[in-house]
Amino acid sequence: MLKIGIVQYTNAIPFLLPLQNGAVAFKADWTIAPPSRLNSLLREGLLDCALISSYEYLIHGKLYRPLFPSYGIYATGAVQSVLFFHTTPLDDLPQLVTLTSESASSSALLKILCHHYWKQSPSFTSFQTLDEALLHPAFLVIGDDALMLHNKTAIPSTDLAEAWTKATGLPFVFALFCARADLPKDKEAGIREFGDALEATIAWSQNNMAAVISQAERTLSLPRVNIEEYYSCLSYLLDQQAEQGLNKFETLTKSTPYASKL
Ligand SMILES: C=C(O[C@@H]1C=C(C(=O)O)C=C[C@H]1O)C(=O)O
Repeated sequence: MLKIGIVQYTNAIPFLLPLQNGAVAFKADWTIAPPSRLNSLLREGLLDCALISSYEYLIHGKLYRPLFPSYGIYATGAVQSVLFFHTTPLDDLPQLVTLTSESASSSALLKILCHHYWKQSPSFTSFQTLDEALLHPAFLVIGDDALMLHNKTAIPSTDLAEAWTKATGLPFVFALFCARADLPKDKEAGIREFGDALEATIAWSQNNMAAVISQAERTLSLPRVNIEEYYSCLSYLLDQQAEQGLNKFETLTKSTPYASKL
């Protein structure tokens, strides 16, 4: 059985729900974890395939092969779950910015925006718990924590996908499903079946959005209307525009101090 990893955030429910409720039949040995953990598990060969950070794919490209057609998570404009909270304006950031340890793509994106667009050069550190982050004047939160904190706090925030689209005119690809490039031949058929299963999960979820939203409501304490709006920001099947966004991310990563190192 293939060992497959996926994130635990609400943004992955359209992939997971149809597999969990039997609408799409596909068996795997699943690991549900934050993106940074999935990145290291796939890099170390402890998984066969995973939804990894686009940043991980760009930096260690030779190790991985994106599934074809490419499924992942991306947004054009606001994503709502990748938020940079800051108590001072973007052109006057504090010397130290603290980052979630769960992310790779969003951390690199923040470094790119600081360097190329906001002309800021803070130092970066990471936090382990949200309580720790809240003690800092500038911090990056992703996933469900970001969605919920936005509703609970008066601290101003910048949506990083929105800032990216404003700056580049392109979508931002946060994550994509990749297999290890060195998978043994006997796992190839399984990877193809998994690609077909992903296509079926996204088709099912598009046709059953009410069920997807109800599932999200069980984990997030947010009004249904906010969850509906959240899913309308996300896309899963990479198109040409998304590929262009990914290429632009690669170019800017290479020309940003510290963005090519976490
Ligand atoms: C849009 C998001 O994308 C996530 C962000 C990732 C990253 O920053 O490396 C990786 C996987 C995605 O699930 C989110 O956090 O909600």
